[in-house]
Amino acid sequence: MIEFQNISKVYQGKNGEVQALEHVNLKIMDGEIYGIIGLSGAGKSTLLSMINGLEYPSEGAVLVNGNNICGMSFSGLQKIRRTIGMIFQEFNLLNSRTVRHNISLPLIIAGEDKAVIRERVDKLLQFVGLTDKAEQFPDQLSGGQKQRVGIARALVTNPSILLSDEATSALDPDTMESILDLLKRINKEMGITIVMVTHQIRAVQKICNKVAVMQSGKVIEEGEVFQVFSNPQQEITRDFVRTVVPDVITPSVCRQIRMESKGNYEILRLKFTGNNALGDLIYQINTKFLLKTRILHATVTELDEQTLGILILQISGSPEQIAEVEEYVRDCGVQCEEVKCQYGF
Ligand SMILES: Nc1ncnc2c1ncn2[C@@H]1O[C@H](COP(=O)(O)OP(=O)(O)OP(=O)(O)O)[C@@H](O)[C@H]1O
Repeated sequence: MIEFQNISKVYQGKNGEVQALEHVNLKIMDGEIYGIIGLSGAGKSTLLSMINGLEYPSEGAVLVNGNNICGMSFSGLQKIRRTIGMIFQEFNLLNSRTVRHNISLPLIIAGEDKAVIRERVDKLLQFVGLTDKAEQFPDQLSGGQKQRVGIARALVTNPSILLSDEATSALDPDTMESILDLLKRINKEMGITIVMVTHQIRAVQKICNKVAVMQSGKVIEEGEVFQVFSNPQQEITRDFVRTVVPDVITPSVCRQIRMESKGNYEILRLKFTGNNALGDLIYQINTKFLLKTRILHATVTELDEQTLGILILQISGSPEQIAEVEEYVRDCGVQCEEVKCQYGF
């Protein structure tokens, strides 16, 4: 387990003190893929770097499997660091060395036997799909291939934790997806805990189980990915989530409603989980209440192996009838809220 206990960090900047982190408390359990998301300058990288002692807090403690990183001797820290791999946005490879040499480096430094290194590197080359590139140089590889080398190098010491600092941020969308798939495999097949700093909500959506949202050095929202995505509490979280799970109606639909709608109506946003809720619920609303419903928006998203559905309905009828529908929907265990057309209403 990784535990941040009341972490604060103040840097001495050129123009005075910079409060990079403020009273951060987080627990990351073994086996999780934990996403830390936030805008630039939120404090994500500073927090991540404390796990392997690249940065130290000004206040608070960082515990890795019960060991306090802050009060540790150099040799103690070296021992812990061997159990933690790290990958970066810029890959940080040695361009003058082959792929094989780059991956071998941590073991060469540790004085490992040559035959052991060869066997381990061959296995990892196969795992990341680069067996045929072993004797090439980083400059001869694509961005995605370079990141695979970085990943293999991070895994070569058999770590139990992998830290990822914006590892997919410099990659095109397809390559990002394939690197995320690889990280998921590493977590599943090797049981490695992954802590992933990113500003890409897609990366969190695709592979994380838990997420912390950071703003101005503070964790402003935290929890299971499914919970946070299905019911975001903070504006910045809503903005992030909306880009991958849209939950608003488009301007053209708004215009259409305004032009066509007569009489009383409400627009309701329904959020549901599970595969069967959608069809049955609309059927029930239509037959039970004899109201006119119109679907304005619908999405179904897979999150951490669970389904989140969002449906925006226009319901025409008297205020009392609509209130009954809302009550019925909530009784069915579906989140329901009234929404306004944001554009011109
Ligand atoms: N070595 C340093 N000296 C002074 N200030 C620093 C230093 N490192 C980081 N900071 C400041 O601390 C704050 C948090 O930086 P950090 O890099 O942790 O944020 P981040 O969320 O990872 O941002 P980004 O996504 O841009 O990397 C920023 O205001 C940054 O300018």
